[in-house]
Amino acid sequence: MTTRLTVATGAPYDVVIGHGVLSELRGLVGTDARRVAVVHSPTLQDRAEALRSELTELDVHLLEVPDGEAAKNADVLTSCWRTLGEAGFTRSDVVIGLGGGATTDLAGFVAASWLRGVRFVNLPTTVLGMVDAAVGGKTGINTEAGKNLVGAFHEPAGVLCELDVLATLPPEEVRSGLAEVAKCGFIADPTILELIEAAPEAVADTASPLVAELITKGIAVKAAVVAGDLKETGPGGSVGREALNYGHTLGHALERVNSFGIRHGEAISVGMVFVAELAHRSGRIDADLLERHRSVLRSLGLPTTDETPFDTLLEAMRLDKKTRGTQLRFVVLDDLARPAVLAGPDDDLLREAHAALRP
Ligand SMILES: NC(=O)c1ccc[n+]([C@@H]2O[C@H](COP(=O)([O-])OP(=O)(O)OC[C@H]3O[C@@H](n4cnc5c(N)ncnc54)[C@H](O)[C@@H]3O)[C@@H](O)[C@H]2O)c1
Ligand SMILES: O=C(O)C(=O)C[C@@H](O)[C@H](O)[C@H](O)COP(=O)(O)O
Ligand SMILES: [Zn+2]
Repeated sequence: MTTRLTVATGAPYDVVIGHGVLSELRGLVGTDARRVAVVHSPTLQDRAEALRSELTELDVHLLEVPDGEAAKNADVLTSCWRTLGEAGFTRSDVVIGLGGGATTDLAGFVAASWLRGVRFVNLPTTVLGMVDAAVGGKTGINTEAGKNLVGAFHEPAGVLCELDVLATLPPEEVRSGLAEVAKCGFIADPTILELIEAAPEAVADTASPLVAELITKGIAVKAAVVAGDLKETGPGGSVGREALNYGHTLGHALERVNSFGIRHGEAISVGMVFVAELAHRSGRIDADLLERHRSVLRSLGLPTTDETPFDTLLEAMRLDKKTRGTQLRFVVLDDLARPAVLAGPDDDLLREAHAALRP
């Protein structure tokens, strides 16, 4: 079965989820293109080669970039620009991102920055990429100072989630992606949490209809949030797109202090327990909802504890994109599926919430 969800922004596009969906790639590339750059990680080399058969009559350039987070830096970006320049990429040519979220974040930024923006198409190959990174137009790279600090909003022309590719995804990467799915459950769609709670072991089988359903539900949440607030401006004082940053203030700091040696979903899992502690300690959510965070995330095999010295994390959190001036801002819940922003909490409250994460 193929599912098609539309991301209803100013330039609407579809996210197609199913088996055999790459047959739509040629149509998405469009008729004006002569050249296509496939930005891919080394693990996806065979699949990148295989795309040539979908892109006949086009000049296809395979741009292999380092695996995972090592792709999201200025040196790799520069090398991609060099290749596009040498190959003569024009404004009618197309960039394709094939890989996990790190690869599609980089590929999207290559597309956003080349000639001030060319068409791009995302072919995510991880659960996390499908459910989150490939959808919504946030593209970018890391700097020494932190995660995703340089980037642009640049929406794809379409996203094809070929479920067959998940067969080779290691279990720990599946779990990492499910952290973002659980996030969607907490901030917007509790039926996601109910599905996980009913069969936590079954979610390890990426060929199962359950995983397809969870991916689809996660994408539906992301698409709806992004459609309401593409550039994260919080229209009418609403939480808007920042809701998708649930767990990310501490999560990104953990990634940074671990030199990006921790998976994104694992860091976000710990970050969600942290903000649940913050919300509970400031009287917003009850003990049951706090405990539900720990139980859902643990049942997925995700980490919920942390022993990093708090001051190191506090320093790293100051460069979060939600910070305004010196005021840290956290996405919390007022209740299940009711995200809100907690602005400028006391350092003592933050310290106590973090202390509650000790194993
Ligand atoms: N732009 C956004 O809105 C957004 C949203 C969420 C996360 N992100 C970013 O996404 C990144 C995390 O993405 P990720 O979890 O996909 O990590 P990743 O891109 O690092 O991929 C994880 C690992 O899986 C491997 N892999 C990918 N597809 C595979 C497959 N089909 N079979 C076998 N191995 C495969 C990769 O080579 C890599 O080693 C982070 O940089 C995060 O900041 C961005
Ligand atoms: O799409 C969004 O908006 C998100 O916040 C989704 C996050 O899961 C994702 O990790 C995103 O890259 C974080 O964005 P950032 O602006 O905090 O870098
Ligand atoms: Zn994320």
